[in-house]
Amino acid sequence: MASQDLTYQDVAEHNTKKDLYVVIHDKIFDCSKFVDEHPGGEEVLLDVAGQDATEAFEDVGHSDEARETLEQLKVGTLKRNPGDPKPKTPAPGAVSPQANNESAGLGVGLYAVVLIGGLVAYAAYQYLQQQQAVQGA
Ligand code: HEM
Repeated sequence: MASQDLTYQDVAEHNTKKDLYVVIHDKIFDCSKFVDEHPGGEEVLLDVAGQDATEAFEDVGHSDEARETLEQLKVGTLKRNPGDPKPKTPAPGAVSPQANNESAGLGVGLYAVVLIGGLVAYAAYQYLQQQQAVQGA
């Protein structure tokens, strides 16, 4: 089927089991034939029929194989109008680099704490040595 640009309103009309479109990451997929084969059951697909299913799809953590199946069901691209519901989930990969930075930040922080603790202990040791030398004299 030729790829077409549809509005959110167009997609919303395809909301029955026999005529079932969903939007995932601003692409439109015709799941009418796939609904009976979906390993996750037909109920979850009927729940998001004619709607943006990005969040539902990503929450499950579908495999690469599932994503390939998805590509075969593509019928078009969403033409977003002002006021349309926005996808709730960021594109995959958008979160992980930030998460990596955070853990790197924690690593540096711990390193600094250990280093400063060592310096303080060394200074205290030197001070005590000096005090003992003064008392001994
Ligand atoms: C519309 C395109 C979709 C395709 C092509 C698709 C495809 C698949 C495939 C191939 C699996 C098997 C496991 C895997 O390979 O990840 C699966 C499992 C599953 N799917 Fe989907 N899915 C779609 C949409 C959805 C949506 C919108 C939901 C909503 C919650 C959903 C919920 C699930 C669940 C819960 C499972 C797990 C089933 C189990 O492990 O027992 N799927 N899907």
